[in-house]
Amino acid sequence: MHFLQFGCGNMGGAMLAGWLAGGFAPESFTVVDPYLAQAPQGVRLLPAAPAGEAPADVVLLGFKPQQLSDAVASVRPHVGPGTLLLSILAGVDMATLRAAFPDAQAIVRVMPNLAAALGKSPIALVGDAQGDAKALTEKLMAPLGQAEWLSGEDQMDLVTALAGSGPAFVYRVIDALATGAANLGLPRDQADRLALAMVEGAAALAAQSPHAPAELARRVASPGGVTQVGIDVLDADDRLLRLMEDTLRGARDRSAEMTELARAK
Ligand SMILES: NC(=O)C1=CN([C@@H]2O[C@H](COP(=O)(O)OP(=O)(O)OC[C@H]3O[C@@H](n4cnc5c(N)ncnc54)[C@H](OP(=O)(O)O)[C@@H]3O)[C@@H](O)[C@H]2O)C=CC1
Ligand SMILES: O=C(O)[C@@H]1CCC=N1
Repeated sequence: MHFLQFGCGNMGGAMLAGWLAGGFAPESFTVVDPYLAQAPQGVRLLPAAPAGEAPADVVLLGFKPQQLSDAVASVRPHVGPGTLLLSILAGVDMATLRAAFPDAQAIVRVMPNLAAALGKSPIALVGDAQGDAKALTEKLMAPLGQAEWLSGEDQMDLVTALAGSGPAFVYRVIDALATGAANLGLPRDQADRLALAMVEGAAALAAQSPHAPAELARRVASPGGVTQVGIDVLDADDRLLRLMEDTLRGARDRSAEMTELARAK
């Protein structure tokens, strides 16, 4: 397999780390990135697309969505009738990708997050891959986390907000818990450590529990005890739910807006 990856910053780098940790041979990968100073050992790193090479088996678009129009001319020669094109570009839809890369055998939009480096990313997939291309997509996603095909591309904006942006929201929640505890009197470094360890343990427990998170919360809250008073604050006027819905709505709508901008280019 010849895998050509355009863009190896935060997200592309996390995916490459996940593939290498998952046992894919580094020699299979060529990374094109004008910014990256060093690639993982064994991976070929180029500052610009190579000239005169046959189309790759797999091409990953890993640069920023706004960089697509500048990148198309250098990527296109590497996308042929046997190429599976994977795109992690938020807010760039299948129609835009197909118009830019008409020769691709199959195109799949992939929405991961940075936990791909640890094999713990949710990964949403949507595209026109069938048969071998679909199987290859799934094989490539397996070491990065839990992949699922969406029933339609119309879900991608919301899934981008939930699965792609989601870690940022959770990091802000961890930070807010620690800041709140520090404001209430705990030493800041201790508040940071305790908040992070608490979230790590709570997520790990929820991931392996047969019970839904809402039920787990109920089990933590002893009747007449400490936790319920905090939960009541979160629930007053549906405060937490409305905050989360507004957060996801804003991110989703920006993804939809970016889709329109990319179409118009
Ligand atoms: N960050 C995240 O958590 C997630 C990001 N995504 C998607 O991943 C993509 C990358 O995001 P992110 O990793 O944060 O961005 P980064 O800016 O960290 O990485 C993009 C890299 O691509 C390079 N690049 C720019 N143009 C080209 C080109 N023509 N050919 C090859 N490489 C190029 C950039 O170089 P230079 O800096 O010189 O421009 C940079 O090193 C985006 O499309 C985003 O929507 C999806 C899910 C989650
Ligand atoms: O913020 C962004 O646009 C990208 C997409 C999801 C996460 N990061």
